[in-house]
Amino acid sequence: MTVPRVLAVAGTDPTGGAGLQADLKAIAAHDGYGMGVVTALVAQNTHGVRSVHVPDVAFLREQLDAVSDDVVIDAVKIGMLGTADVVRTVTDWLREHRPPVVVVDPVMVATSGDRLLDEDAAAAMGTLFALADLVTPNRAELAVLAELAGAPSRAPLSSLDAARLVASTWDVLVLAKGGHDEGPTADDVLVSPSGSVRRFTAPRVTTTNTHGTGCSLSSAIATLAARHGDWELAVGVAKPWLTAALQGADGLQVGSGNGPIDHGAVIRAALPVVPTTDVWWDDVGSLLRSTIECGFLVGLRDGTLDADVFAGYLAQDVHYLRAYERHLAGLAASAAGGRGPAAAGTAGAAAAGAGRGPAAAAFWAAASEGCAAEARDLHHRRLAGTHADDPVHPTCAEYLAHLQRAADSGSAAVLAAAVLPCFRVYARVGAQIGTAPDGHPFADWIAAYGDAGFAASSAEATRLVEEMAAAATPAERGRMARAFRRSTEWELAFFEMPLAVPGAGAGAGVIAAEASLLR
Ligand SMILES: Nc1ncnc2c1ncn2[C@@H]1O[C@H](COP(=O)(O)OP(=O)(O)OP(=O)(O)O)[C@@H](O)[C@H]1O
Ligand SMILES: Cc1ncc(CO)c(N)n1
Repeated sequence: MTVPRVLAVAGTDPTGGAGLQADLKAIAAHDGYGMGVVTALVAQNTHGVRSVHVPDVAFLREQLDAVSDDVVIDAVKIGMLGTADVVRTVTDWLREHRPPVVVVDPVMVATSGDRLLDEDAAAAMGTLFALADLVTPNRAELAVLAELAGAPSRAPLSSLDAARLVASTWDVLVLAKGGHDEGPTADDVLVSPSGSVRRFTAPRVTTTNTHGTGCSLSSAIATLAARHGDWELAVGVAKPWLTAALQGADGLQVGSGNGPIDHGAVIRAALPVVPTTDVWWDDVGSLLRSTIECGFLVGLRDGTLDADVFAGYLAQDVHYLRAYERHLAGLAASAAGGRGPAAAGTAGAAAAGAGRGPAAAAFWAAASEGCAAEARDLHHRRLAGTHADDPVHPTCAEYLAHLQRAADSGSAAVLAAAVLPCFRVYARVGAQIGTAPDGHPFADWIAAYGDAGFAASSAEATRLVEEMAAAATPAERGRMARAFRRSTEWELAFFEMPLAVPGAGAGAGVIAAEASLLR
């Protein structure tokens, strides 16, 4: 089944709730390929229409031809037409290029009450209806169309009779919409030219945010009719989708008048929630591969690494862990509500209390103590004096300077994101190396990082950072993302450092990128 190619011929709404913009969203929401030809440029928002500019109809025809000369159109939805000239231009084009599905939403008045169709244009609509499969008037539009079809204006017909008259006059299906009726349900009635009726009912949603319901419904129906080849199915599927979009409308914060419906409500509910920290982790995928494949870790895993090179690495790691331990203690203090990086500012993640509290504080404190123990036990035992007095290598110094900048940023969330790669990269490397066989020269180091407890710590640190990211402002979340990425780059540079040719400048790329970190 191919994706239906659906053309909307409509006016615009720069606030995206109605008109062509809504049409394209409704088409996309039903897995159609949306196209758009503009009949009128409308300066409008959720409060109403300010002005309408109708471009020359010759240009409208050029737009229509540009599409039909090139693209097979499976369905067309026609919305706001504005003037009689526009109605005639679209009708002429449609006569030559009629796609299998034609839906006309006879837009006459906006939700706000503003007129969107000239009086004489309404009179020209009949010829267009004769080329349509389905017309979707609301109550007021139905009354105008019934009059156009010859109904006496003195004694108005019932909606059903009006719909029957319109349907038989132009040999077209009529969906008489009941959005403006009252009562607990919002019912739309599908009437055929022969007078048969099917009612589509939905609970009435209590909301003033109904901008664009008509446009969206007709575009959804056009797309679904192109896919399923059946009008009852198309309306039957579109109607609950529209109800869900209305139910989501109050959750959108677009404008202060009659706001738009939420075209994405149904799709969003079906989308998996991707944790922010997973997005960051995927982003550093190639860095992780380079890390796992770097000569130092390959030698460590297969046991061929020079023991002195390893001792040199551990000497740097002791320098690193001493500072890292302090930063973890800082996070513990800030999570407990004391003086820490977050105490400096009250905005974003810190203010929301995410990633804080006694449990978070206890976690960071335990991690800090674990670091101190690590530095003492494993490293001191291994160093055995040979590299005990090694000065801090520039790569180590730069990584630590990066962590210090994160600590000085005033945001505990940024610092937490900056320390996270040390957990995650090591846990990943530990899992990748697996268990060392008996007698492996680096078995103790491998056991420490492959340990299930360390993996659990990494998961808990990730969970806390995720909480902080969720509560952060977008700007702060961006600083967290950059802090995380830079630290992951420094992790790679740190593993490359022991085998790097002196002066080759391991981590130079990271240093260059560093400048953008806390912007
Ligand atoms: N409050 C509501 N709750 C549920 N459904 C509604 C509500 N308001 C409108 N609808 C539905 O929305 C669709 C559009 O109907 P409506 O009669 O409002 O058309 P319209 O006036 O052309 O729309 P627009 O406001 O975009 O001009 C119909 O399916 C209608 O039943
Ligand atoms: C362009 C356009 N079409 C239709 C409507 C009806 O809501 C609107 N407000 N604007």
